[in-house]
Amino acid sequence: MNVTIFSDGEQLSRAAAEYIVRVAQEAIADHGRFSLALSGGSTPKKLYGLLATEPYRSQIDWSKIEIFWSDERCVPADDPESNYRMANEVMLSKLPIQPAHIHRMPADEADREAASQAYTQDIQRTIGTNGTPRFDLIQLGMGPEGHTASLFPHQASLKEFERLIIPVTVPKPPPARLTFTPALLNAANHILFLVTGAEKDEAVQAVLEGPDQPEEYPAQIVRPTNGEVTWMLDTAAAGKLRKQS
Ligand SMILES: O=C1O[C@H](COP(=O)(O)O)[C@@H](O)[C@H](O)[C@H]1O
Repeated sequence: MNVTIFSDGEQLSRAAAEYIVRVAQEAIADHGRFSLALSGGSTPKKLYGLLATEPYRSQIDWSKIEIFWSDERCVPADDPESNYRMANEVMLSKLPIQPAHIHRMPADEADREAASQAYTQDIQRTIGTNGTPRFDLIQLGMGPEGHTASLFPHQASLKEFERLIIPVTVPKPPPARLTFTPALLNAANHILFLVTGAEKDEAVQAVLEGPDQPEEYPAQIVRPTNGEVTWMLDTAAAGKLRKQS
């Protein structure tokens, strides 16, 4: 696991953009495509904006990218709470990506089980497998209580190692969501956690330096079988870490 601490959100976002450019170039050189799952929340907004501008924009072949989301709130695409809406506004609408390569999670459909299955099949078709797809990169955030994607403490979703995407009801509004499960997260080639803010310092310390308690701190469940995990933190989020380098 790699952990890097940055002086502020700007430095962190620039490092994250450089990291994504590198992983994208490697994936495209290796298998002709870059599969990327985005998160929601506020932390990645700066990063997404940077990716749509120079010097990052021209370093990625956007015709080879396939964009998904690791979780989504069950709201329409134009709702202010929509993870898709945020990424679309600050990044996707500004880039030359074919609409067919932007795979919005259909979380606003009435049948959430069917929507989860349909999205699973969309990922399998796109990445080209009947089994568990291996994303090139899943970018994640973490909440102050240690949730990641929409996997929250003490929920049954933490024990879901069969299905890849499931509907969940979570304690943070809006409660109805779809989320990647540990099974899908842990098949990834690269995981990038972006975490900022002092309100997350205790969870950061517990996840990175504490005992194994994924039921308490779901971010701890993210341990790819054959992939690399990178954490990028700002100094506030890293404030309670005993090891500061
Ligand atoms: O609800 C969510 O929260 C997490 C963390 O968001 P942040 O605003 O604290 O950065 C996010 O990663 C997840 O995708 C989102 O649905």
